[in-house]
Amino acid sequence: MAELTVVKCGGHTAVEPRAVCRDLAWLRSTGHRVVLVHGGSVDIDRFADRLGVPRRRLRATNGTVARHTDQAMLEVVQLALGGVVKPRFVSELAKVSVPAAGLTGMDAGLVLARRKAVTRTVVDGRVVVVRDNHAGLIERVNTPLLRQMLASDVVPVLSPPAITEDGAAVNVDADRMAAAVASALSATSLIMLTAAPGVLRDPHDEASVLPVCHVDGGTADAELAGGMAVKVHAGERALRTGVPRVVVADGRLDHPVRAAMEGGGTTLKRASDGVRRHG
Ligand SMILES: Nc1ncnc2c1ncn2[C@@H]1O[C@H](COP(=O)(O)OP(=O)(O)O)[C@@H](O)[C@H]1O
Ligand SMILES: CC(=O)N[C@@H](CCC(=O)OP(=O)(O)O)C(=O)O
Repeated sequence: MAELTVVKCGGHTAVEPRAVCRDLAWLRSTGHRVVLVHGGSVDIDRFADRLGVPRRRLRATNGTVARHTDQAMLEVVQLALGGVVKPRFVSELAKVSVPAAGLTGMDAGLVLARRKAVTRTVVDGRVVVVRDNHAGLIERVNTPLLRQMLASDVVPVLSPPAITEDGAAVNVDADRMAAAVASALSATSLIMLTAAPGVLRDPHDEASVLPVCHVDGGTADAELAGGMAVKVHAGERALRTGVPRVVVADGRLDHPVRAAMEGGGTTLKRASDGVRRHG
């Protein structure tokens, strides 16, 4: 069976869809089947500002910060990811003769999620309950459609939102979606492109990129902040659920996918595997 690579592309403006798509064409020419999962938090922010939809953050009791996806923001997420970012990737793939189909996790129930009914957030030191947050956790990926697309030589271009059992849109993190898709399809590699050279030991020092980062539950070889903490946890989950190779790599390069496939960026390893191997 041909190798199957899931590439996740973040929304930072320094990550060029054209360069990513050119490399996906190259990857296919080497015999890989390819799935692209994209986020686009920067575009969501930009659209929210343009439409005058307030951007709010939820700060969990453990200090993590996430988008508050109220009804108006959910519409912005759908508009930005489904209406702007996704067509951009489909268009760039078409330009390099790669047939692609853009779908959100809602289409054909591709990514099922459970909405968190209440979210606890810290405001001015007090815990407040929020009930209008349309965000949740991925439960299942519906693989038959993805397999059919791959068998027809079509590249699925996927993104949030996901869908609940009763048909409601729910915002989910794109890194977690990529990890869930990679494990559901038993992908051979998950490449997570972002606007950093990989996982940095020190987030403020681009020269401190780790060739290998060992992860174990909440701990890693590096200081992880913000989006990188989510990315590494998603990557760890992919490893745990059978994806043999997970790489966090620089999406800003001329050949971002190729560089990652050829050893660039940071390969994530489960700490327990390291102990078994070296112990
Ligand atoms: N240890 C780290 N190594 C690399 N980047 C880090 C680290 N800690 C925090 N970051 C930040 O996390 C960002 C990646 O997360 P995020 O912005 O959510 O990416 P994306 O939109 O590509 O999913 C990097 O651009 C960087 O600013
Ligand atoms: C629940 C949640 O946080 N969803 C994300 C979805 C987009 C995303 O993940 O985009 P990046 O890959 O660019 O970060 C959000 O609303 O920003």
